[in-house]
Amino acid sequence: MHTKWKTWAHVTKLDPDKHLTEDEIAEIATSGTDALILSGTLNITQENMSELRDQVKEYGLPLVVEPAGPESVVFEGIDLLYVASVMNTQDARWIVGKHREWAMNPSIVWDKVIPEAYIVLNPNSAVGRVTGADCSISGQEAAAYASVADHYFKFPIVYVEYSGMYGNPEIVREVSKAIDNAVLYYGGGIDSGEKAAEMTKYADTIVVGNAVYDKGVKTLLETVQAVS
Ligand SMILES: CC(C)=CCC/C(C)=C/CC/C(C)=C/CC/C(C)=C/COP(=O)(O)OP(=O)(O)O
Ligand SMILES: O=P(O)(O)OC[C@@H](O)CO
Ligand SMILES: [Mg+2]
Repeated sequence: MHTKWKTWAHVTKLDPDKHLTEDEIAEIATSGTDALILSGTLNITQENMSELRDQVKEYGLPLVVEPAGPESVVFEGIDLLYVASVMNTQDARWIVGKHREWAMNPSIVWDKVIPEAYIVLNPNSAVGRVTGADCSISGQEAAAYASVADHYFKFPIVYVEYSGMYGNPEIVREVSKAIDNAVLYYGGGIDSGEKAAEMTKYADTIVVGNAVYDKGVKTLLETVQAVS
């Protein structure tokens, strides 16, 4: 199946470390979101990633796994594997080190792999702490990272990540202006139609995660309506 990921305007990020009931899964899968991304940073294993995949696969939505490390990579029953490299960290493990470890074994289905250039901007997020991201960079520096990711490394996705807090739309706008070819993702604190409508002005694809768990599917529906 040729997954048209470049056309997605709204995706929902589900955390294998968190629980959803069958009914919630059904409502999320039929909300109008374009795809489900199975992803998290803490306590993610092949087991809980596969369990979540089994819960959602019957709804026929495109399924993406976004692993936090080689240990949580799952290809079975998945359309695409989004693999991050964090641009604004000094710790090379999160740019290419983990990736080299992963490539030591030959089981990678490379034509399912879509690389993401992550720019992490929330210091209080698990991903910010785990990767040692420098979240104090200016909008101009974030835009410069985005330009290098797009024009030099040719990443297909640039991802502005505020996971757990609502970000600065000005910075997302500056980043969008620095990109010509990559698809721009924004994720972080989208928990209303207004926030979704604001970020969808600058990002090609918006990501809703925590709000699904904290505020429920009604809020998710609001964010879907805001981008359609
Ligand atoms: C080499 C391979 C296969 C994987 C490594 C890929 C890398 C470098 C990952 C870095 C960390 C990262 C960007 C993980 C993606 C998943 C993500 C951002 C989850 C959300 O993070 P949290 O901060 O935990 O959000 P919650 O607190 O809401 O769960
Ligand atoms: O959980 P939220 O804050 O919606 O962020 C979504 C996604 O960017 C997390 O990786
Ligand atoms: Mg998490």
